[in-house]
Amino acid sequence: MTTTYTSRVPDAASAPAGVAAARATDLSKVYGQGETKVVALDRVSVDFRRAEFTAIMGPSGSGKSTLMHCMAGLDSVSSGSALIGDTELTTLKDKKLTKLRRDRIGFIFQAYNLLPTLNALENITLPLDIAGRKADKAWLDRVIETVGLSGRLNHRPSQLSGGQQQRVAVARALASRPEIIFGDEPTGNLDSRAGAEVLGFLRNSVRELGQTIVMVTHDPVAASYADRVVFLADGRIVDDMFGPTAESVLEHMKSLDARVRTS
Ligand SMILES: Nc1ncnc2c1ncn2[C@@H]1O[C@H](COP(=O)(O)OP(=O)(O)OP(=O)(O)O)[C@@H](O)[C@H]1O
Repeated sequence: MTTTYTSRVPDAASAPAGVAAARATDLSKVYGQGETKVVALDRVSVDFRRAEFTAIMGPSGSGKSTLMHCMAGLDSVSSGSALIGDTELTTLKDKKLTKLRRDRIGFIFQAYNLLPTLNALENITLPLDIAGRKADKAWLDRVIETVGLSGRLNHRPSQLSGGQQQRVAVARALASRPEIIFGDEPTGNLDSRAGAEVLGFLRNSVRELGQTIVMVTHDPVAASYADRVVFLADGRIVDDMFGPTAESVLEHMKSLDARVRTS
């Protein structure tokens, strides 16, 4: 069963329950042409609801990263629609797309992408500083507390463990209260204990702060932290699982791999 926490989304307080933070409709992405043509996404339609944690899974090459990149305005689409809130990305010019990514979307990648000369706090507030926005102090304190970094704010990245560095990256993504955070294998570089910690913080940010998160992962354990898992195969959505466990996701992945091998 899925639980929504819409009333706790600060910037979406007036949004009706279950409303989509992002929506793909008949979204297709084709790379190359002729013999090199690859249909990476084949008329994908999916909603990512507010205050929900969604994992995207599927065999290698199934289109997970392409879907994330198209929905986050990092890649163009071939046809169909990609909405963030009610903003259509596919018709936005570069400048507006850059602004939308900066102001409304948070990103967490496998590589933490922290600046080595800045301390943890400076890294967390950097996107806000670049955008010329002031940090909301109460919110920032809550984010820092949620990700458990209060005692590490003056440390530089080199003085932090991998898990702590990724927690800085999580706090950085949360600091501006984006409408949605996209994560691409955010725990791919971490050992299982640090990975579990970061995933726990991501889940807390959904539960306690009302954040919306969409995460691409290969790892059934990581996916089990999500409220919902969307499965892709050959550029299409083939399954949608609510309340996943590591075991149920693993079983599903095995049957998908078998389907892909025999098709
Ligand atoms: N820039 C590109 N040019 C041509 N083909 C591409 C490009 N990017 C991705 N593809 C192809 O599109 C398909 C989907 O790729 P994508 O990276 O989205 O899959 P994925 O599910 O994220 O894979 P993985 O789990 O291996 O990271 C693959 O067949 C891939 O080879």
